[in-house]
Amino acid sequence: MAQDIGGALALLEAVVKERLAANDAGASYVASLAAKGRGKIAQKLGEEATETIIAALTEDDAALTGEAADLIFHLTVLLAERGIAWGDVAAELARRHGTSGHAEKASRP
Ligand SMILES: N=c1c2ncn([C@@H]3O[C@H](COP(=O)(O)OP(=O)(O)OP(=O)(O)O)[C@@H](O)[C@H]3O)c2ncn1[C@@H]1O[C@H](COP(=O)(O)O)[C@@H](O)[C@H]1O
Repeated sequence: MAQDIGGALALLEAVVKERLAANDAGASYVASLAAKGRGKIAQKLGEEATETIIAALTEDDAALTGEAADLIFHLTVLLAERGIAWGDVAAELARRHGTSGHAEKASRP
């Protein structure tokens, strides 16, 4: 059943931040990934993006949904490790709301 995306992201972000603060790599995948460094988190995000693309082009809806969740999870870890909140991303999306991508591109210097 579909869930509220804002609530799901807020809950995931809170757990990820807690895992980063606890820094227990043995007990937590998030902590173990962070211990490998920002480059490894970014690499995982890239892998999940590629897997999402492949699923979109060749796999069924359930597979694409799973890959999308993996992608968002790893983006959440990367943002949290950088100290950026989903609320910051939401604010940027809200700032852009109502401005056509065509109009924005045409206004660039
Ligand atoms: N949503 C997720 C989530 N999605 C995917 N993953 C893990 O992400 C990892 C990467 O997936 P892969 O298939 O690429 O794994 P892999 O082939 O072993 O990859 P490598 O790391 O070896 O390169 C797997 O271990 C998945 O289980 C997740 N791990 C955790 N969460 C959330 O994060 C919370 C905290 O998790 P812990 O830090 O483990 O407590 C959990 O309660 C969940 O809510």
